[in-house]
Amino acid sequence: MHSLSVSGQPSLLCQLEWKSLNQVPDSHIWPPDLLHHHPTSNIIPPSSSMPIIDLTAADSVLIPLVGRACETWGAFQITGHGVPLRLLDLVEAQTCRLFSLPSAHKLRAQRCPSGGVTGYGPALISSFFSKLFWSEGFTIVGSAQEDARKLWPNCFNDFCSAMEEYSKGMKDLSRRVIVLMLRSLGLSEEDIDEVGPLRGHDEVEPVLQLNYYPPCPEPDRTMGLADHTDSSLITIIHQSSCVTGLQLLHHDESDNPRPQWVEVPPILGALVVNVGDLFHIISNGRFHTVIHRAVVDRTWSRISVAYFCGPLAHFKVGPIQKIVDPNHGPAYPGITWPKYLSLKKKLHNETLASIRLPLAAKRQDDEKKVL
Ligand SMILES: C=C1C[C@]23C[C@@]1(O)CC[C@H]2[C@@]12CCC[C@@](C)(C(=O)O1)[C@H]2[C@@H]3C(=O)O
Ligand SMILES: O=C(O)CCC(=O)C(=O)O
Ligand SMILES: [Fe+2]
Repeated sequence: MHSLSVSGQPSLLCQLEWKSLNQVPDSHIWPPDLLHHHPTSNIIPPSSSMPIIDLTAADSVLIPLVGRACETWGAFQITGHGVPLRLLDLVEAQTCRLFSLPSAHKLRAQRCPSGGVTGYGPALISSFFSKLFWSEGFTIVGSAQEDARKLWPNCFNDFCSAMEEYSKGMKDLSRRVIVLMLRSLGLSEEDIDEVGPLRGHDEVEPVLQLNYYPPCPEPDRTMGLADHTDSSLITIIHQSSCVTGLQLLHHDESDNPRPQWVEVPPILGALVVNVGDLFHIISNGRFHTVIHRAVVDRTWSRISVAYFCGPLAHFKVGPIQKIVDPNHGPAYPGITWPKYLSLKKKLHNETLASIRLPLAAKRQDDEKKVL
């Protein structure tokens, strides 16, 4: 069923017709050591399920809640966010419409194999794995027009206008959430205008990742989207309301020393916020960039739409000086989003560690040794 590409990876050109399969092909069977790369059981201690924050509360209530969620979970769900259910349904319906197209149509908008980002294809991180994901993706950077035209030459407008309206809603919402996060780090409104990562935010090209996870006859032997952190400042995810799939790796501070995978329960109308690598950097390591993955279901397909909020391309993101402890110094250097993404393409989950700076105290010791 699969041909092999030059890299030895099964080629996407032979896209799976998921429905025709009653068994998972070898190309999609993940060896247990990769599947269980972190301890797996989905035990969710009721005392520590991920925070759900209602954004209709006053900022004075929200700021500590958001800060605590970012420090302990690196993720939270938001309700009362003001994005109408109608828009969430619309974007989900258009995403469904895209992935329901015959494979040959979808492949007309295939992501350019030589390093392209936009278009149809497996999630970019799939290149780090020898096995394929049980999913399909579609990445939109900026406008979806060019690719949508390839999919529906005569009727691409509905898709584009839904994605545009959704991106606009997400841009406003991400600004609100990021301000709450920065306030929780002790920054004032004025500090945020001066040093915050949102300067020029209106000009930032929106990045949307549409994900489709078909039903799978052997869900325990395959992977929808393998564990990763997002590179963004934050990611806002809308997931289908009836099917679970998104899981976070959570380190429960209190009793359990081992991290556990925790399901993110779909809540009608709620959105999931993930802290991304760049916010971890800004917060000098205080906010947790959350490792997450998507598993698949035997009976139900699932859709998710992720909005990646990042800074302007030329803007260097580094630990905010005001919150850096002078005794320890910054934990990371300043870096632009494009530079970070290019490192991430090479190093995947090792990217943050690769740029982490030694502690200032240790640096001084080392310098003394050299002298
Ligand atoms: C802005 C981006 C974040 C992303 C890489 C990208 O250039 C466009 C796609 C994004 C995505 C979506 C699925 C998961 C992810 C890890 C991937 O493979 O592609 C993220 C990337 C990321 O956050 O690093
Ligand atoms: O499908 C999901 O819920 C997760 C999607 C995701 O992590 C991503 O697109 O980066
Ligand atoms: Fe993600």
